[in-house]
Amino acid sequence: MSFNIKKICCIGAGYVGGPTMSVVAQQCPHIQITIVDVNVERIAAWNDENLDNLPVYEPGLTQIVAEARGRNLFFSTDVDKAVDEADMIFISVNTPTKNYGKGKGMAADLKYIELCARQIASVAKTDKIIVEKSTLPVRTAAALKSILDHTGNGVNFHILSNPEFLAEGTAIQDLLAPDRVLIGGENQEAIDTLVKIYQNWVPDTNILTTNLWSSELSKLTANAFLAQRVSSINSISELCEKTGANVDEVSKAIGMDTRIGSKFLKASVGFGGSCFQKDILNLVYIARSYGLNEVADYWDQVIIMNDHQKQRFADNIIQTLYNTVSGKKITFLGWAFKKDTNDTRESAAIYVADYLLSEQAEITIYDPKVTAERIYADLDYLNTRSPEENRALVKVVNDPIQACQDAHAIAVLTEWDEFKNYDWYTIKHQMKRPAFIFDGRKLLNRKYLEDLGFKYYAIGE
Ligand SMILES: NC(=O)c1ccc[n+]([C@@H]2O[C@H](COP(=O)([O-])OP(=O)(O)OC[C@H]3O[C@@H](n4cnc5c(N)ncnc54)[C@H](O)[C@@H]3O)[C@@H](O)[C@H]2O)c1
Ligand SMILES: O=c1ccn([C@@H]2O[C@H](COP(=O)(O)OP(=O)(O)O[C@H]3O[C@H](CO)[C@@H](O)[C@H](O)[C@H]3O)[C@@H](O)[C@H]2O)c(=O)[nH]1
Repeated sequence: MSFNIKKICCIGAGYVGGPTMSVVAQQCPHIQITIVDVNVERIAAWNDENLDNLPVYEPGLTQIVAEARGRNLFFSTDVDKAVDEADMIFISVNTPTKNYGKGKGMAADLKYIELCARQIASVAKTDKIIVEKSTLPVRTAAALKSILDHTGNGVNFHILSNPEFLAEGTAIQDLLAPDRVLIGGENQEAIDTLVKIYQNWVPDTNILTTNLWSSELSKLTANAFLAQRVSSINSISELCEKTGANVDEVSKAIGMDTRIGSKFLKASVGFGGSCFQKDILNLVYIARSYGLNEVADYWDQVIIMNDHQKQRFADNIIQTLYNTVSGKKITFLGWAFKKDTNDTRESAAIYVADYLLSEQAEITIYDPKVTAERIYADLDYLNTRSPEENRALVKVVNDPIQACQDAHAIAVLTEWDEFKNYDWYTIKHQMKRPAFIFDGRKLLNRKYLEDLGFKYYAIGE
């Protein structure tokens, strides 16, 4: 038995709500989907006739939006109307790390989630299934239920947890062919209803149902395990640099053991993105709040290692450039936290830039998808120096070759494919000598660059 779903509303038109619901709309033409957001500019961008202006850059997204938008996919700022009309509501709002009060710097800030619950409760006149799509601390569904049941108009709400596992840059392929779809809930009819929606394109064997709390906790746990692998290999990268081992060779050697597996073993300048750090901090906070200090300390180390990796990348640049970068031009190739996304949240580049700027470096940045406005906002947000100082020390340019002109060093911060194919001969000849490259992604070809005369340094070699 399942409920009949004709209309879905998704609250939150961000990196998750936008792509996820676009794919649901594409795969389920019989369901009308409205994605709502309080951010007027964001909704206008989702509705922009020019698909190059969508607020989220993801390979394959524009085609899907082009197919479904105006047919059964709508973007709107009228939250009340969409909530009122919907049979099922996905909550896909942001759950950032709290930056005030109890749990500051650790706990997830649930104020946006609570606002959604209160808004749904005040508007709803018919029974609804509420789906937690945002990443939430375990047991949030209990709080949601309490708010909905005590402030509602006597309507029935069924709460499901359906965490999203897409990775940015590959969101569309992850959504079209997910390793698994996880649905946690208490009411079987509600669970079956959501299962039926996914069955439109996901094989039954990839749809997993659990109780609410396992589903909520699995999301935080999955991210903690993935990030832990990155920190683990990054810790080994430092040891490689001291011993003559090569971290790529070590990764390959251990990854061929099927018990370990080869994915998420790429050493880097440190993981970024809006999820890993936030979700581990939250896991650590939850563990501590239950008095589980050993558990908390264990996962905390993943973050400590990641911070260390970013710091030592910057330190290595300073040391190699004869212990000073003051007044020296350093070119950053890449600012996004990984390739194929315009998202910069928690990007390692931000922190590396900040360390170098504190040493009075002058940084020029090129990223194929990130705007100058975004880059300055990321630096200003740290509050290390004034916005005027950031603009005086940092230049953002649209041409990579020009970016590298007269630079003392180039630092590769994001693994954009295009960086591999640049005219490195020309770049070398327009740089200061010796011409240094610090490859934080192990993207470029050492032999080729050394033959051109570059001094090439890569993580873990
Ligand atoms: N970014 C990812 O790759 C990813 C992947 C899986 C899960 N998640 C989780 O999904 C959630 C959303 O992440 P995101 O990256 O899409 O965030 P985001 O900041 O890109 O988008 C969230 C949107 O929600 C809107 N919003 C907030 N409160 C609202 C309200 N009361 N009414 C209407 N709109 C409101 C904001 O204006 C914003 O546009 C988070 O919990 C995150 O942890 C993110
Ligand atoms: O071997 C690796 C793999 C990743 N990274 C870095 O780790 C960060 C995160 O990468 P990735 O996990 O690919 O992207 P996200 O979009 O952050 O996706 C993660 O976070 C999402 C939000 O919760 C989850 O849904 C996804 O399953 C989970 O992979 C990036 O900075 C990567 O450069 C490495 O340094 N080495």
